[in-house]
Amino acid sequence: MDIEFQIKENKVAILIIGMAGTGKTTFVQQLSKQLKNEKHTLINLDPAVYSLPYEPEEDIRKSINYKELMTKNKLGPNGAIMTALNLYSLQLNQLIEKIEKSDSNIQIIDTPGQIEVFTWSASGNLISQTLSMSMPTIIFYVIDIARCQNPNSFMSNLLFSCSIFYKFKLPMVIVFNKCDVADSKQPLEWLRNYDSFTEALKNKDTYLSTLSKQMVLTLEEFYNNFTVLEVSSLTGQGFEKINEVIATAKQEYMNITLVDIQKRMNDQKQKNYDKQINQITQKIQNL
Ligand SMILES: Nc1nc2c(ncn2[C@@H]2O[C@H](COP(=O)(O)OP(=O)(O)OP(=O)(O)O)[C@@H](O)[C@H]2O)c(=O)[nH]1
Repeated sequence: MDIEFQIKENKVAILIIGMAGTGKTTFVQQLSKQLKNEKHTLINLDPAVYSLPYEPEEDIRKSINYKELMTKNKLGPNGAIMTALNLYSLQLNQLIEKIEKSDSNIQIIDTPGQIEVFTWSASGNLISQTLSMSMPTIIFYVIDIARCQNPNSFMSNLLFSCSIFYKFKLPMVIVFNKCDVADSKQPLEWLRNYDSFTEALKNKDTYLSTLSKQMVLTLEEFYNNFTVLEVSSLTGQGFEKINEVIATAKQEYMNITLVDIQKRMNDQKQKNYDKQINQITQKIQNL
């Protein structure tokens, strides 16, 4: 029998992911401001952040002391963040229960700046999977557009987004942040138009440029399908379409991602069933 999910369709969880200093926290603050008429919950999953410009309703720092973890267990900064996330994963059910009971429709989740600690750890995976089995879950991948003015660094940023997309297998919105200090027109044109990207690399005849050209050709279709939001989290520019963007990503989760999650869960269930049958057969043969 297929596993049935009790997805809370009226809710959505938004994971804010991005490299250090790209503006995730400022984005969360601005998003909260823009969604002031919607019931939403702010959740901080960065155990090492010193101060936040918003008041989170749920905060990993309330239950886990990052500094104490470092000193007591002789851990480095990244090891302590990872351990804190692992410990927090043990309380995930309580968080999900709280969210499910609350009247808040949108959960905005700020993640650590040490991106790989969240994206490549078992706990990051567990957190995103648990959320996505309870309610529509989407990713906002924040990019600092000022760091994308060179085609090669733009490509390396995109490759990172691609790896995150494959890791989490959730609908993803690319956020070009800091549009008040750098123009996003050129990077957006590179993203949508292969010819303009190769044109930008015309005079850069290095190994890296050749690789970038090949990568963009391979990934053209993939990038064309991403929704891009051009914003300034500082000034609030570009947030007019935020509700529409969230609704579209949520719909993608309902139409595509949920089916995929269901299939993966049923395959896993089938594997467990086959394993049990094998174990029973083995026992019978050994009698
Ligand atoms: N000009 C400008 N600055 C911004 C914008 N968004 C964030 N910043 C600045 O960028 C710096 C980093 O912003 P944060 O929001 O702390 O970035 P973060 O990604 O949460 O940082 P970590 O969690 O430490 O990785 C701060 O000085 C912000 O004021 C923006 O849209 N425009």
